Amino acid sequence: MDKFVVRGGNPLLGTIKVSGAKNSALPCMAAAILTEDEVILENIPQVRDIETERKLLASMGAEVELGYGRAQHRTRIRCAVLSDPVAKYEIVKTMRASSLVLGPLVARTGIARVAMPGGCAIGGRPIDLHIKGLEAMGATITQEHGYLEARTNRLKGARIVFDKITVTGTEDLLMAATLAEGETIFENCAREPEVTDLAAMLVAMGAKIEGAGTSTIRVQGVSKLHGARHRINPDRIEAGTFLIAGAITGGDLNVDGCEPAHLSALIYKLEQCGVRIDVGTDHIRVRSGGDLKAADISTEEYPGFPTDMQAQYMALATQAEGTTIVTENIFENRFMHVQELNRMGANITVQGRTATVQGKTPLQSAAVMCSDLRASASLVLAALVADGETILDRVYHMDRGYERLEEKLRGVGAQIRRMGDVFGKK
Ligand SMILES: CC(=O)N[C@H]1[C@@H](OP(=O)(O)OP(=O)(O)OC[C@H]2O[C@@H](n3ccc(=O)[nH]c3=O)[C@H](O)[C@@H]2O)O[C@H](CO)[C@@H](O)[C@@H]1O
Ligand SMILES: C=C(OP(=O)(O)O)C(=O)O
Repeated sequence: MDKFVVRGGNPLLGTIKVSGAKNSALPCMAAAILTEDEVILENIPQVRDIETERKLLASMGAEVELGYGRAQHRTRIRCAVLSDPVAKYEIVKTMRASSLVLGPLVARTGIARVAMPGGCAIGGRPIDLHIKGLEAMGATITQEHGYLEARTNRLKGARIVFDKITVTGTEDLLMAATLAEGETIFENCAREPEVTDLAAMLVAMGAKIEGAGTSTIRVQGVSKLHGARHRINPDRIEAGTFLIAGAITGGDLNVDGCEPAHLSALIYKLEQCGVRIDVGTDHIRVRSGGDLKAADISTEEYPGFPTDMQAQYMALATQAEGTTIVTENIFENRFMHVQELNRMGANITVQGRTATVQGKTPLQSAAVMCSDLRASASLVLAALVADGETILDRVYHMDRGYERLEEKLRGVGAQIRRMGDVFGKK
C-alpha cells in the first residue's frame, strides 16, 4: 500500500496547474449512457475514481478509452449497446458516485440494477432522494439482495421538489429527465458548478434544459440524445487545496488553470485570515508571509463554503492565531482528520457538528493514517509545515481524487515522495 513521506518547512513557490474536476467528470461520463453515439470528454483528470467509472461503464458493455488519441486527459465513450445494465457491488463499493448511473440507465434501457452504496467514513450517504425522484417519474423501484432495481417503459415528466439539496441526486435525476416524456421541473436543486457542467454537456447532446446553476431546473424531455464533445471544468477543490498549501507554508503560489468564480467562499475566508489573494481570469496568486488570523467557517451548499474544503481549511486553522470554529453542516461524520491532526500537535476538540481549533500550535511529524479523500489532503497540508518527516499511510484515498499530487507539489518546492506501489504497479 502506498505511503507519502513529507518533510515540512519549505514555502511553496511558483506555478501549480489545476486538473479537470473529478466531480464533474464522473457525472459527465455517466451521461454518455444516454446515447448510442460517441462522446468525447476533454480535461478528464487521471485519478482512480475515473478508472473505477471506466470499469463500471465497461462492465455494462460500453467502450471506454481513457487517454484517447494519445491525449492523456481525453476520454472516448460509446454506449452503443448496454448488454448488462448492472452496477455491480464489487465496483460500487469503491466509489459512491456509482449511483450516478441509476438515472441514465433506466432512462435509456428501461431497466437498471445498481448495488446500494455502502457506509462511508464521512457519513451515511443515503440515496433515497434519487429513488423518490425516479418513482415520481414513473419508475418502479424494488430492493433485493443489496441491489436496487428500477424499471419503466418510459419515464414521464414530473414536478420534483428535493427535500434536501443533493448534488449527485440533482445530477442523476437531471440525466433521467432528459429522455422522459414531457416536462420535468426540479425545485431546491443543487447549484454546484458540477451540476452546471453536466447540464452544459447534456445540452450539447441535444437535451433541453433551462435553469442549471439555479434552484429551479426545467427539462423538456426528448426521445433521443446524440453524441457530443465536452470539456470538463477545472477542479475547484484541487485549486482550493493548492491555495491553502500556498497560504499555510507562507509561500507565493500561482494556482493556474482554475475558475476563480467557483472559489469565492474560500477566497473570502482566506482574506479574513490575512492571506493575500490576487485573482486573475483563470489563475489565483496566493501569498502569505505574516501571521495568520483565525476565521470561523460553516459548510454550506454552493455558493457557501464547500464541505470538500473543510478538512484542508482545518489544517490552516491550526496555524492561525486565535480560536477557529468549524461547523460541518453537510455530512455528520466528516471530522476523521481531527484525531490525526491532534497527533501532529494540533489542539482541536469536537462536539457534534462543531470543531474548535485553538491556534497557533506548532506541528510535529508523525505516522498518520488517511481516512478519506479530503482528510488525506488535510494531513498533507499539515505535514508541509510540520517539524520533521511525516509518513502518511493509505494514500489510496488521495489517489481517488488528486492527480499526481506529490509531483505537482514537488514542482513548487515541497519535499514529498511516494513509497510503494503506484496504482498496483511498481
Ligand atoms: C461525486 C460527487 O459529486 N461528490 C460530492 C457530492 O456528494 P453527494 O452528491 O453524495 O452529496 P449530496 O449533495 O447528495 O449530500 C448532501 C446531503 O444530503 C444527504 N442526502 C443525499 C442524497 C439523498 O438521497 N438523501 C440524503 O439525505 C446526504 O446524506 C448529505 O447529508 O456532493 C457533496 C456535497 O457537496 C460533496 O461532498 C461530494 O464530494
Ligand atoms: C466526498 C468526495 O467524493 P465522493 O462523493 O466521491 O465520496 C469528495 O470529492 O470530497
